[in-house]
Amino acid sequence: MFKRLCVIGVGFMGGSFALAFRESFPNCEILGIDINPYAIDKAIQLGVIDKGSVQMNNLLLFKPDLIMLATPVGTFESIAKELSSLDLKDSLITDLGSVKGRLVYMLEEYLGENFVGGHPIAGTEKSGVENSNKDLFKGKRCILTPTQRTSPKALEKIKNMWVSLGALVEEMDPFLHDYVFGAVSHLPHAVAFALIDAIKNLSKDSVDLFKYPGGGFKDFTRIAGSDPIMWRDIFLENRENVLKAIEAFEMSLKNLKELIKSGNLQELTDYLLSAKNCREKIN
Ligand SMILES: NC(=O)C1=CN([C@@H]2O[C@H](COP(=O)(O)OP(=O)(O)OC[C@H]3O[C@@H](n4cnc5c(N)ncnc54)[C@H](O)[C@@H]3O)[C@@H](O)[C@H]2O)C=CC1
Ligand SMILES: O=C(O)C(=O)Cc1ccc(O)cc1
Repeated sequence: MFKRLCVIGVGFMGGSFALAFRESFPNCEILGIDINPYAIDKAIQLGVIDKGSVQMNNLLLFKPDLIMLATPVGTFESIAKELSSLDLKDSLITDLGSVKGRLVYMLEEYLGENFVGGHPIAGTEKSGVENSNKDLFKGKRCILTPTQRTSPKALEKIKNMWVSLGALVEEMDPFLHDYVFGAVSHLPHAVAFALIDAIKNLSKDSVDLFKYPGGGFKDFTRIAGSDPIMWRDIFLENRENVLKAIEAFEMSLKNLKELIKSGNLQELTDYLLSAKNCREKIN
């Protein structure tokens, strides 16, 4: 049973986690740490956290039994360094960052066997604590990425914690995680950002194409409204997988372009039908 939770990064995900956690562990006290004092004030106002600080070393007095790292992945290394200088041997430490791989091994190097990597596959294009949602993780996958070094006891506790928040827990190798989500999450975000860029470039002085969005355009580009800092960090941290996925996408787009150019009815229909059949298998 957890008594004291510390969330580092009181934004959309950190806030959603704090709300969900409080529902499952109603007697726990929650400390929020964030570089942005406005995020802390807002989180206290909304009842997401009990108290907050912009100082990492306030963790020491608080003595959390669980620390959740919920900042953009580009900040993980400097935060891990800071945490490693504090005596946190009685705290379990986990994260919810969108990239694992190298980051998990780096975090273990600083934080030891009580660190367990995690990634809930739940979210939206929204950011900021004001968009937090206590039901975000219910019925959603949460990938845990233990290594040989991870304490089995720590893993068990983190697993049970996510289950009690309503998540469906699955374990995966940290590097396999980055291949998988480089394809099914990071590539679609890259394509959505690029599609908006292309439509911007296709707009002319005489016509603003963004005035005429259809439902499909809106569905497809919702995720291009996501936070640029978060996605900059994800693309750079998972660079190799994201670049390979973009190349695979370029090839598929080139094939489609050739079929449209040649006007081959059968081949074009087969290409579209094959994609439609794949899409229909996703639930
Ligand atoms: N937004 C989403 O749908 C999902 C995001 N994630 C991951 O969750 C993490 C957080 O994302 P969001 O909550 O959406 O972002 P957000 O922008 O809503 O919140 C991030 C918070 O971290 C704070 N922060 C930034 N640098 C910091 C530092 N050095 N020390 C302390 N606080 C710092 C910011 O002030 C902000 O309040 C990212 O690692 C992201 O990859 C994972 C799954 C889904
Ligand atoms: O908005 C959406 O549909 C998302 O896909 C949100 C999301 C963003 C990043 C993640 O690591 C996981 C989920």
